[in-house]
Amino acid sequence: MQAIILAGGKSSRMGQDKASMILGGKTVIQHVIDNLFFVFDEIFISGNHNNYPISKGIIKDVTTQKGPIGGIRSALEFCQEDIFVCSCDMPFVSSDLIKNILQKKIENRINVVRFGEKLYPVLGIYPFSILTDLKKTIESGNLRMISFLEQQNAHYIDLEDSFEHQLLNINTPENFRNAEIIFNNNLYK
Ligand SMILES: Nc1nc2c(ncn2[C@@H]2O[C@H](COP(=O)(O)OP(=O)(O)OP(=O)(O)O)[C@@H](O)[C@H]2O)c(=O)[nH]1
Repeated sequence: MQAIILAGGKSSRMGQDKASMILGGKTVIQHVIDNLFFVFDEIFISGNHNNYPISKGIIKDVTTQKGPIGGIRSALEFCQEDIFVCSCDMPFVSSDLIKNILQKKIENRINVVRFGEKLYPVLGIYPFSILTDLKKTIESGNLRMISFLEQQNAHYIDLEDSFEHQLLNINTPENFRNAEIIFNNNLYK
């Protein structure tokens, strides 16, 4: 399985590139890279920006402007195997959380995190076997991750309450201020 960081988004809610914002002395995406390297030997970044902090292993989108679902499609096509996906805006996802997902996964199903009622479509495992369906869905114009998860009968991995802070997505300036509080008070550990 290959590890993919989805990082081709527009950051429109943040108003600036959220992956490059500095949190605790390093960029948000660098936190994600460092955390994934605890578990995976190799990491790829999916997206079309030109400021990623790695020079190799960048997977350009096959079709741009399709959102996260387009990034996942491009990564599956490139890797030709199952992928572990994490969003570039989740700096607190720990190796324990990743291992939890890997341990609870069901083979040949999409496995994504659920916390309470909330789904995290950009944190989990996407098997190579879904690629044909994924392409058809994108071609049909339905880019909603949640409807694709339903269509594919995805397996939802429920996490313990202790992981709550690790699931913070930094989408807005307010999310970023929360992230600083979580970081400065070590609440993510
Ligand atoms: N490769 C790739 N990744 C994407 C694309 N759109 C979004 N992503 C990534 O998918 C994850 C979830 O994206 P969102 O937070 O929903 O969207 P966003 O565009 O980053 O942010 P907003 O513009 O505020 O909605 C983030 O890690 C994004 O970088 C895309 O077109 N291609």
